[in-house]
Amino acid sequence: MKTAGGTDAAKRRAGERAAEEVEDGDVVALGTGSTTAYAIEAIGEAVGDGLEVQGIPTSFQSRQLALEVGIPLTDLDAVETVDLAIDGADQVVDDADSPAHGALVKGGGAAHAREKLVDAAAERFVVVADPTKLADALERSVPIEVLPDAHSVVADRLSELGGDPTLRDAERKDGPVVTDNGNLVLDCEFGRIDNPDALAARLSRLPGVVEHGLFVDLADATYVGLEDGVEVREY
Ligand SMILES: O=C(CO)[C@H](O)[C@H](O)COP(=O)(O)O
Repeated sequence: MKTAGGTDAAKRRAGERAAEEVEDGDVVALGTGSTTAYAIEAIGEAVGDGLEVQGIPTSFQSRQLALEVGIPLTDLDAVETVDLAIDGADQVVDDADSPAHGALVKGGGAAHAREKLVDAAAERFVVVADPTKLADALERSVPIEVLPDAHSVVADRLSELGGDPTLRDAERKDGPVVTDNGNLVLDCEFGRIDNPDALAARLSRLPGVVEHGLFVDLADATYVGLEDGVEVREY
């Protein structure tokens, strides 16, 4: 399994704790990444023990894993309610005094467009993270999914906004990463983002941007996995 920093034990604790929230009959959004994978595996085990749930995957990766562990799948347009979303993050604002408390950068796995759609639709959105993801403010580069034809125009607009965009390269393929939606990803450095809400609004207004990885006012809680337990932040 691909991991993106943090210890596996901490990620496992966070994922397994979040999976305990799933109740019989729930529709659950299944996020993407190495931490959420532990939640998906735990939900799969519970399904094996008789729990009845339906999962909505947010990526090819989470769909494959859900199928592997036996979680019945459905689609966003086939359900009336999404009860719970469980998803990882690349960075989480952990300063309770900050107006951005609980804001996230997501998209390390380039799945943030579907993740935002499904996480935002859920009655409750729980982030699963290890302590390396916590920060006083968002400073990670922001993944921005763009239509292929738009990448150079959007890159110019991002530079005008003070950003430093880089087209994300694929690791075992020549050329760029292509998302599950057939688009490209610009990773844009903005330095310290003190007002993610304002930046999110500006990014959303750029023609050619499909979705960006700033998740503001969406998470209801973060479960922080530690070596020996889980800390819960409710927002
Ligand atoms: O946003 C994501 C994918 O688009 C992931 O949730 C995020 O990158 C965290 O991944 P991990 O749990 O492997 O650190």
